[in-house]
Amino acid sequence: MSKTFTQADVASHKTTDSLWITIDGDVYDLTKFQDDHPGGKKILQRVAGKDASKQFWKYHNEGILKKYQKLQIGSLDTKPKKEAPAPAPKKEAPKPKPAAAAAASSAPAESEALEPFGDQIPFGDPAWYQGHHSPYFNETHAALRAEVREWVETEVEPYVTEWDEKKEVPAHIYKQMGERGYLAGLLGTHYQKDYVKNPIKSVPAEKWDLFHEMLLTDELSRTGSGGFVWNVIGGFGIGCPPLVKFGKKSVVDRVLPGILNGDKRICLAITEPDAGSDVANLTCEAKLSEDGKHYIVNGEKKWITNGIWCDYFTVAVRTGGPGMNGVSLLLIERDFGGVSTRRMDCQGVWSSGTTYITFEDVKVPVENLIGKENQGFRVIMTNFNHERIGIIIQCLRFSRVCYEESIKYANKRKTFGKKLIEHPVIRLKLAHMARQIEASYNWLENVIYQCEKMGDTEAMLRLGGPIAGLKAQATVTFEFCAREASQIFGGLSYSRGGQGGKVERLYRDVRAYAIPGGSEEIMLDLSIRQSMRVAKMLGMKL
Ligand code: HEM
Repeated sequence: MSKTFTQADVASHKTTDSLWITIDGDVYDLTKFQDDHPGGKKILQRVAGKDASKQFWKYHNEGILKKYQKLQIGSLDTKPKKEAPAPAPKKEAPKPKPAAAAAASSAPAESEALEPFGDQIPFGDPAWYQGHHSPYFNETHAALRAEVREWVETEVEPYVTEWDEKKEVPAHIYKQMGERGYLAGLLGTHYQKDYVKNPIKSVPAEKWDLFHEMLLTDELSRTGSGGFVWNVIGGFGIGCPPLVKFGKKSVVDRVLPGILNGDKRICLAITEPDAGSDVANLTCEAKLSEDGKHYIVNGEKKWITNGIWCDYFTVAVRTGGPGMNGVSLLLIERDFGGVSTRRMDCQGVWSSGTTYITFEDVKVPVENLIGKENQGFRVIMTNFNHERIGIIIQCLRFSRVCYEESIKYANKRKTFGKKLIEHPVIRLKLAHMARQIEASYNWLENVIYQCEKMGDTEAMLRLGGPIAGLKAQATVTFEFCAREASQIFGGLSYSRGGQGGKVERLYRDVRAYAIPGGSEEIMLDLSIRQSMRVAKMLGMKL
């Protein structure tokens, strides 16, 4: 790839038998590719031997060149050598301290603005990426952000469309989530370093906090694919925490290393054909055997993320009478036999593997009980906060992706002699997107901070209401942004793939966020009901 060519070299390859072009000073040999080019070969032949940068950027986004890197054969001799990254814009804020001296994330007095990071498109990333002060983020967060972004931009983002269409993500990507130490930090609790071969590189395990977890999910979501995010953390992020927090030590020690290192997969199976947000009504039954050593499980679960690929299932079962006090959680292992899974075809999140599961006389050892018998509802409720926060983080980043894609496109697409961004009606759309994203994200930061400070039980009680309200806020924001982005992209977001591809896909993913984990309607109602209930307990005066 280090070959250097002159413009005259390139100009001599201007026929269909040898078709070269340059884009941004790099030379591409499109001779073999021209017949496969989705935009047609004639359009390439018209720019053969020439600089086609302007035409190229009109029709494609950044990901394409990474994906088709092998077409690049070298660079022009006139291309400036890669310089060291440009110095950050001058700002008043003092320089950040060295990593070793980084304070815990939550000490306002020590907070200093971090160096700007990313494209610096206003509202395209959270404010702390743009050199704004934050009491929550320090150098350890910045280091993690850089590490994850680099991985996502080179090994994930260019391929997510392909994976979504194929309805699966290559297994090595999940494996890398384990090898890079990411899975061990996504459990809504401290970093599980004792169970992993490779702890995360850029953050010392003892410094790990919920803001690291938040930004890891946030950066993964920049792919603009709910299917991808759910594939790698969907089942895991909700199925594994109950095991880690409430499982028997012998079971945790046996299964957790395989899961956290990315060799085995786990999911959460609560919803049934007849019980969704109405969890207390589930019917999948677990009967204790006569010798008291096993539960025999029979029943169905529906819309279970990752189920088709999973080795372990954290399953809500009925072990007692009707209602919430007869529910328990069991870790069911596929190897026990009697577990069947089939893929469900859904509107969105295609590569996440939404699954229908049947359990037929599955014999589960009693030690696989998670928490106490008939007290599973409490575990499920604790888990809901973590699940909903995950959904909120993803929705808000997806909203930003819609916004970011739109603002980039609006700056290059011209209609009626003007760039789209020059039309006030388009700026109005962008402004309405940005104000909702920023307001919701700031609420999210506050909620994460409260989770960091409160214990699980206090958080379950006092944050259940706000988190429910924020989940509704996030899904409404996401739906709004997907719609507005789609209007800005027009036809390009109606067809799949290409420049409007992310927006088209995200629009299809919206319902996968607004319905599961508590539907928008249930969330809004709960936000008031739960908050009032707790406030009353705490002495509210009405
Ligand atoms: C390295 C060179 C190129 C590669 C790898 C490439 C690849 C692609 C791909 C994958 C698509 C499908 C849509 C998408 O995924 O974005 C596409 C569409 C297209 N390309 Fe290219 N392309 C190249 C160069 C060019 C150039 C130089 C032009 C113009 C002179 C061009 C014009 C188009 C057009 C008009 C479309 C259709 C856009 C649409 O459907 O709206 N391409 N190209």
